[in-house]
Amino acid sequence: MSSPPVVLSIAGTDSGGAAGTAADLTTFAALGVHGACVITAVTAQHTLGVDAVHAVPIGVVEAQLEAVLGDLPVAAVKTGMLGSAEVVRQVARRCAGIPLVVDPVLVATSGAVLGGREVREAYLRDLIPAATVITPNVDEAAALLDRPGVDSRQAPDLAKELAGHGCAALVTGGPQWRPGEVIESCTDWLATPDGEVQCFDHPAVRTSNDHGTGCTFSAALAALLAHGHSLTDAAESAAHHTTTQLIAGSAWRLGRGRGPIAHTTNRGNDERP
Ligand SMILES: Nc1ncnc2c1ncn2[C@@H]1O[C@H](COP(=O)(O)OP(=O)(O)OP(=O)(O)O)[C@@H](O)[C@H]1O
Ligand SMILES: Cc1ncc(COP(=O)(O)O)c(N)n1
Repeated sequence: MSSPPVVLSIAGTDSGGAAGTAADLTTFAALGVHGACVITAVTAQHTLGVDAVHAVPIGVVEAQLEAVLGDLPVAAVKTGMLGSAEVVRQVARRCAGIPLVVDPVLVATSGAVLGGREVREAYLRDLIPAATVITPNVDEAAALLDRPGVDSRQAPDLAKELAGHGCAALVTGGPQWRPGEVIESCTDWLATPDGEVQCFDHPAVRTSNDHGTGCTFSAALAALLAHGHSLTDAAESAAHHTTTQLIAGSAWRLGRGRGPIAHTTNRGNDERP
C-alpha cells in the first residue's frame, strides 16, 4: 500500500475545536493526506469569541519546523494563524520551494484581531512572494492591501492586485447574511500572477455554524494540491468540500455563538455508529 502525501499545517489551536489546527488536521484526514502540525499560538476560544492568546516562543516554533521538515516528505504546507511578523518571516524562509497555501488569518469570525499591522506587512513583503496561493476573504484582502471601505464587488480587483505581489490569490466570498436577506450563491475569485482571473460560483448554505470555514477551505486546498490537482481543480473541489461540511453541520446546536463547521462526517446526533 502506498503512503499518503504529507501536508503540514502551521497554525494556532482553537480550544473549541472549530478553527485552526482542529479544522486543518481533521480536513486533512477527511481528504486522505497525513497531517503534521506546527503550533504557533494557543488560544482560549469558543463559539462566542477568543478569551486569550498565548504565542508559542519563536525557538519552539523553529524546533517544530525542524522536526517535521527534517524528517517527513512534506508535499504541501498550509499556514493559518501565525500571530507575529517574526513567525511570518521564519515560515517564509523555511517553506520556500514547497507548495504553500497561505490563509492570512487576521480576524476571527467573532471579530477578534489575530494579526496586526506588522503581521500584515510581513505577509506582503516576505510570505506572499514565497507562496503558491493566498486565500483571504474580502476583508483580509482589503486589510493586506490597506484598502479600507471596499466590498465584495471589488473582490476580482483585490485578487488581481494581490497576485501582482507574486503568488496566486484566491479571494473567497463567504456570504455576509443580513436579517431577511436571501443570498443564493457565493463567488470565489482566483487571480494568477500572469494576470488571468477566474471565478467559481457555488450555492450559499444558510447556517450560523461557520466557525472554521476559512481554515477548512484552505486546508482542503493544500490537501488537494498535495494529491496533484491543478490550482483551478483544487479551488473548485475545496469549495465543494467546504459547502458539503457546512450543510452537514447546519442543524447542529453546539455552543451559544457561531458553531463549528462539521469537519469529517455528516453523521448527526441521531445517526451514531
Ligand atoms: N455559507 C456558505 N455557503 C457556501 N459556501 C460558503 C459559505 N461560507 C463560506 N463559504 C465558502 O467557504 C470558503 C471559505 O470562504 P470564507 O470567505 O468564509 O472564508 P473566511 O472568511 O476566511 O472564513 P473564516 O471567517 O472562517 O476564516 C469559500 O469557498 C466560500 O465561498
Ligand atoms: C486558532 C485560530 N485560527 C484561525 C481562526 C480563524 O477562523 P474563523 O475565522 O473561522 O474564526 C481562529 N478563529 N482561530
